[in-house]
Amino acid sequence: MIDIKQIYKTFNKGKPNQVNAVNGIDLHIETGEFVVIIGSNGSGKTTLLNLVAGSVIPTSGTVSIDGNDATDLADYRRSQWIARVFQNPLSGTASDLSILDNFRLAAIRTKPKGLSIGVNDHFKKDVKEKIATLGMGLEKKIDQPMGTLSGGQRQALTLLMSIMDSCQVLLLDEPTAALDPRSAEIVMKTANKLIKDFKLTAILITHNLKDAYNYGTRIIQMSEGAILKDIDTAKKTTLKQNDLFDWFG
Ligand SMILES: Nc1ncnc2c1ncn2[C@@H]1O[C@H](COP(=O)(O)OP(=O)(O)OP(=O)(O)O)[C@@H](O)[C@H]1O
Repeated sequence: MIDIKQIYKTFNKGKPNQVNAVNGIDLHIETGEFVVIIGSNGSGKTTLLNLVAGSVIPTSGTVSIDGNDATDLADYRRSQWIARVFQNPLSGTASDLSILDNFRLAAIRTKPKGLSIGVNDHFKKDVKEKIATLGMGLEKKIDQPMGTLSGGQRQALTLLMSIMDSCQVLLLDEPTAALDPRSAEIVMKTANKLIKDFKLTAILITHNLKDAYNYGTRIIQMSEGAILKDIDTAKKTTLKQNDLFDWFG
């Protein structure tokens, strides 16, 4: 569960280039909700996600995650609850390491320093089984360096790795923007399945209105740092795909 109260973020405050990126947003997201955020360039979507992740600290307002006040917690302290997938498939994985070693690192992401997980047969089997659920045949390549895979393959694995170490919140910042349509579909379907299977609270930022229509339980449209529209599950069922295009008309 994510609870955001009266959050503001102003960059370069008091300077000629001041930007009010997020302007007094109140947002409550229940556990298991999958919120899709759309909006024009510069409307504050990524800043809002950064405020949840802790990579940006608010000018004022509060963020709490599962009842814990996270407002002043640095991003690495929030990683016990939050996993994040970015647009660039290269950012979530280590190219030179094998798929298996990447999963090993992911499994200890939030564990105390110095802890390591040996690549025993049980761990290997578990990783193979998880990867097989993608239906991409990558479970046969777990000793191959991550750098030899395509962007779509890496992004699908990044998603799986992001939830290896128990997390409750998944933040997806345009995860398919750099992918071809087929890879993008695999990544979106994988995300959707993981969010459902693990009852994750999820936020997806996308410019793909088809994805915004097809995925998620709620759609939010942002404009000028504020929430312009908030369409819940009930309202979403009556929404037509063209309505979304009309919002940008
Ligand atoms: N670190 C920063 N310093 C100064 N200004 C920033 C910073 N980060 C974002 N901004 C500004 O805040 C505003 C909102 O940016 P943000 O990236 O949140 O928008 P967005 O809706 O995610 O846009 P896009 O769809 O283009 O990714 C923009 O005017 C942007 O230039």
